[in-house]
Amino acid sequence: MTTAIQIEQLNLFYNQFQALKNISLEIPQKAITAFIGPSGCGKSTLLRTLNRMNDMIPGTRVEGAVRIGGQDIYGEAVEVETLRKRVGMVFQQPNPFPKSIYDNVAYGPRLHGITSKAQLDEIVEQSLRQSVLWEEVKDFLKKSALSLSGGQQQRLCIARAIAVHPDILLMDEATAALDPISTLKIEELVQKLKDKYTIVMVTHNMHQAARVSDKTVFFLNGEIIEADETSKLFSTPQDSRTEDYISGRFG
Ligand SMILES: Nc1ncnc2c1ncn2[C@@H]1O[C@H](COP(=O)(O)OP(=O)(O)OP(=O)(O)O)[C@@H](O)[C@H]1O
Repeated sequence: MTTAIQIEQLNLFYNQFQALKNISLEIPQKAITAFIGPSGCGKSTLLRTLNRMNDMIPGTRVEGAVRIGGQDIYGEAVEVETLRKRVGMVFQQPNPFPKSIYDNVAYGPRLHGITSKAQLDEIVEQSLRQSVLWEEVKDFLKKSALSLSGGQQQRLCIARAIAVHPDILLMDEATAALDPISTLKIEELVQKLKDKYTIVMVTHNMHQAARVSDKTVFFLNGEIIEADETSKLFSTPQDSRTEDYISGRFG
């Protein structure tokens, strides 16, 4: 498998507190990688380092490298705007803008200079089709995004993220606020999206990681304890701490 993201000896500090310790990891291209581990182990922090969302948190310091397409995203030449176009993100709480469904999806493309209505129409339709929302919303694209259900709003946020054609999609507990049926829909959608995108997801739910992902990374106290193909990690964990966690003994 080709590597999409190469993380090398990454340390991350929030002021004096070290939240990530010597993280080295390869994230495969066009596959789903899940980060699991108990609360506070650093999953979301690592996810945020992949598109430099941590830059927005004062007092954060990063050492080491995160290479995407061979380039260290913490290098001086990197423009964070361009990076975030390549590495999109979906959050735990669906967060559509208080705008129409259409304008939510067209937002990113417009920001990047696309003004042609025909082109925007095409992008909006394609993005909504890919996020399996088109059939539900095609007749009222001008309606407020806030009128959609939570699960629909989350699929809209996925459409908004993919409308700028990213290579990588980060999902931080993207189903944690949803009911079981909406969760299942998002899980099916994510499985489809991996044909086109590299997906990295943080999940509290290890059953979800086992169901959906190709590679699983288990964290504890800011360290990677084990990273392997999902089927291997869940069937024959190499570390007793992984075994304890996946068998529900803690976390
Ligand atoms: N902005 C911040 N400032 C200071 N410490 C932080 C900040 N964000 C996270 N931390 C700390 O860093 C550690 C890792 O947090 P992080 O949110 O990455 O863990 P997590 O595994 O994603 O947890 P959860 O599953 O509860 O979301 C925790 O000890 C947390 O308290």
